[in-house]
Amino acid sequence: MTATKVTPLNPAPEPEPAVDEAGAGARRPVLEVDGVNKVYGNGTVALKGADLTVRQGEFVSLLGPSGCGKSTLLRIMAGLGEVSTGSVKWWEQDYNVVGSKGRKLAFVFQNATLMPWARVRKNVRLPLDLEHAGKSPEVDQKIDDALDMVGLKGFDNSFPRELSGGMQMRASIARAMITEPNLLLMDEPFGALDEMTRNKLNDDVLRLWKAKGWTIVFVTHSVYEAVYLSSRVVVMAARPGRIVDDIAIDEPYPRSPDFRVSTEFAGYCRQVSQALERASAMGEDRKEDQA
Ligand SMILES: Nc1ncnc2c1ncn2[C@@H]1O[C@H](COP(=O)(O)OP(=O)(O)OP(=O)(O)O)[C@@H](O)[C@H]1O
Repeated sequence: MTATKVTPLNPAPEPEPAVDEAGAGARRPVLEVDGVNKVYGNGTVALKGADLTVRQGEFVSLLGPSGCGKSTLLRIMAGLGEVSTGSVKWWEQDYNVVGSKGRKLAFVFQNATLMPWARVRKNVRLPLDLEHAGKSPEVDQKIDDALDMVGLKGFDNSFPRELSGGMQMRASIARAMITEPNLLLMDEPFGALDEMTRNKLNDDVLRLWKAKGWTIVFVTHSVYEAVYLSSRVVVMAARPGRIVDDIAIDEPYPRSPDFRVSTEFAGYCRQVSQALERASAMGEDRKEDQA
């Protein structure tokens, strides 16, 4: 039997020029959050004066006490929530540029949010169905590639209930990948997983981040996870939600399990933990002020 050669639809995304034309060596901004305030309808001030620039190829973690506005900020970055005042730019433009070539974003939620009645393959192809991509060898190849990349080759006919929590999360990441995003927004994706699975998925995400040239903003409660993954850790405080620290994790990639047991890792974890303690204390001060 002659094998049919299929051209994959998902080669590495066409690279944007990564460096500013000014030539200063600075990477291009992918997200620019400028003076953003968010007040919910019930009067909760979820964000006050949030300023954050995320540049192409960065891996930025948002870390902070519960209720400090991490998810609110991430959802605004995804265009899923309105700002009350302030502005957000995507690739230096308004939101309407999102979705065009080289400017796609995908969101990975805390739960895998798979359709329980549909097999893995159908779950992964959902974004393509929503785009009315139809059935073709190219689409099939694209799904195969995504499943292969997340280590789920051979599980395409399983139902979500037949997969472990980590495998469900992998399917969720494959579903995000299928849209060929450049920017990936992840809201505490591994929070519900055991430590070993979480560590493994951390390595998988780092591998994909490099291979695909993604920019990632990642919400987590774990200092260790933030330090292991990130090129920058942004620390937030609550009441009102604001950014209070921005710590560069100046360690080379690829990072291996050896990094987790290194002196450098311990030093960064101490620095980030102290920043988190300061941030938590700021929220407590405000709570007492309000009492
Ligand atoms: N839809 C909403 N309506 C009203 N208040 C909200 C809404 N969503 C979030 N909040 C409030 O806004 C604040 C920030 O919430 P957010 O979920 O962004 O924080 P978080 O840092 O992600 O919290 P956690 O770490 O617990 O997930 C909290 O006080 C929360 O109760």
